[in-house]
Amino acid sequence: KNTDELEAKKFLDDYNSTAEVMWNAYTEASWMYNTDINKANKQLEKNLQLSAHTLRYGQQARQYDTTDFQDSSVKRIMKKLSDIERAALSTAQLEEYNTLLSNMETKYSVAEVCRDNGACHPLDPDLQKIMAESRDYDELLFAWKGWRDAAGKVLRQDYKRYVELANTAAKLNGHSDNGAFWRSLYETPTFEEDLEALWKELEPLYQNVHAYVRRALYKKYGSEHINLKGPIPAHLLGNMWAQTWSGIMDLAMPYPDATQVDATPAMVSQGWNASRMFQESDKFFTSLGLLPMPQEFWDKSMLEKPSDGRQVVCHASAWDFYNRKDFRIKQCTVVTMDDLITAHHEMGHVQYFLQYKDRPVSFRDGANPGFHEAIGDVLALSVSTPKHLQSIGLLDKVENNYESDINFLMSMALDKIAFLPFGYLMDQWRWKVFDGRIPSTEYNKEWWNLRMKYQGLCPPVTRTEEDFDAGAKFHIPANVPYVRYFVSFIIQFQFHKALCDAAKHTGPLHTCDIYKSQEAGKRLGDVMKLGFSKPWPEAMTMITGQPKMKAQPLMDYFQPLIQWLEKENNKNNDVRGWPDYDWKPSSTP
Ligand SMILES: O=C(CCC(O)(O)[C@H](Cc1ccccc1)NC(=O)c1ccccc1)N[C@@H](Cc1ccccc1)C(=O)O
Ligand SMILES: [Zn+2]
Repeated sequence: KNTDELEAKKFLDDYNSTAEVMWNAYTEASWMYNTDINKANKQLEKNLQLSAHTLRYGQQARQYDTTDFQDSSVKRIMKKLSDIERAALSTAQLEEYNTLLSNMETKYSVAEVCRDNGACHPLDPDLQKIMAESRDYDELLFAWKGWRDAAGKVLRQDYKRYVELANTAAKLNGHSDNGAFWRSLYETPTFEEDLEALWKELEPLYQNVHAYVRRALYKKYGSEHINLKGPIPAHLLGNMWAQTWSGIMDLAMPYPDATQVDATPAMVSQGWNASRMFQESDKFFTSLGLLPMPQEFWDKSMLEKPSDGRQVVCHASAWDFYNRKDFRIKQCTVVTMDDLITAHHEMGHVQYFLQYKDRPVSFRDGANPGFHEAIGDVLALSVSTPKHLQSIGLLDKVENNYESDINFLMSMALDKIAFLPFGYLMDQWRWKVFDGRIPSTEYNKEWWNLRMKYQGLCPPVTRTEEDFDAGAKFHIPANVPYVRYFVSFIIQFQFHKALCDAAKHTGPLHTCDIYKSQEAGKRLGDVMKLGFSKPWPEAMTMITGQPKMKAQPLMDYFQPLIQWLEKENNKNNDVRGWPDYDWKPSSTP
């Protein structure tokens, strides 16, 4: 093997300059396709060219023995290049794999649900609006079941074959299966144990929120539809996947006469549009001394669903074109508080791109995937405070009293605490599919076992193995790992606490708004500049002073609500959990 470090450095310079060109071409083709889904834009050949480049350089990288190299960056990049992922597949397998991925993402993105009167509804914005706003049990069921028939069911066969090919590629790269490859990106030998420990710490918080919300839904839909000792029907939580529950905040508001927390009405009445929402977010980032969006971002992003009949992939995403100049967001934005938060989430990805743009291509990634997901959400924790919303004119009356605090914390808990079991179970299911513990004959049974075990949900109507409900969630057909979001929802509170300390915040954590704090911005910016150049515990230590994921900052943030929920659920004599686990909602509409 070649142990010449100087030769290795020259090889990496050559890789880096050619990789920028190849990645740029691939990303441009992918953007064309995502923003105008039609046959002509399949652009699969750009994908094949990129894989040929990855294969060629990956094979060369494997010729080096970097054990005695001095430069740790050279060692780190060589190691990363040696995992060539799908490029390890044969040409025929690779073409099949890329075609499967493209077809699954297309089927999901063009799916729609039609009524008897012929009116058809896409997920964005129609079905998402119904799931958030309708309080009609059967209308919710129409959207919920219709979406799973239109988008999930049709993907089952494609998915089965995708799993086989993904596992083949993973094994060719030395992993036991594709789930093992996905977990390897965290470079943490105890990753699964760490996640389980975090979940066990946070499960009691979730069970308290679950019991309280079940009681609120019982008041609304009655004992015919809700069993106070059972799982909650999955279509009543204000979201198509019951992953965040702030859509039903009106049903769960602890003190209806205290401060409202929803900025949507003000956004609509003041005529906010998508561009204004992203400008607002850009202002927050630059207030911290972070980088503004370049003009090219404003010129080339797709911030609204096109009205010219083009089919697009509406699920939001941020794009790095690997030429250090071109960065975009694609989002089918609607004017709601929820989408203002999503705008910050996506802008967090682009800020990361801007901060690490001068690093070698191999380091233009998050310290771990959870870091990339957390940046925007950290800023959104400050933006969401009633004080900040009032300062940007989106809330008029804001009171500083106990009831208003509890209302605010409830609205945050319905998103952040409700999400934790979903963020955890998504890849529990996929890791088991990839390692064979879940055979394709049990995809749906095991999906609902996990939905019951972690979220305390049940399907509103009987499910069979004809269905493929996991496929009705974007990330499954889109081959996007999900545990990154569970990690993000933990570490974003660690970052928030650290940045609030840097901003010299005093008082309860949930009232902190880091707006305009240069100290907070510097701490965050310095970590983003690292990209993937250092193991993530080093990046974690730079922000928080210690190297581990910790649940305590999240629990500190919600402390007042945790106490309130304990008292409230005890007052209602509500059971925590769902001991009547085999209860079924009446399916007669
Ligand atoms: O999926 C997203 C937001 C989209 C994204 O920004 O995470 C996007 C997903 C994606 C889309 C296409 C291909 C790959 C990934 N991720 C990015 O755009 C991205 C991620 C890492 C680096 C660069 C861009 N959020 C998750 C979880 C979530 C996050 C925050 C609040 C609520 C829910 C969801 O909606 O279920
Ligand atoms: Zn994201």
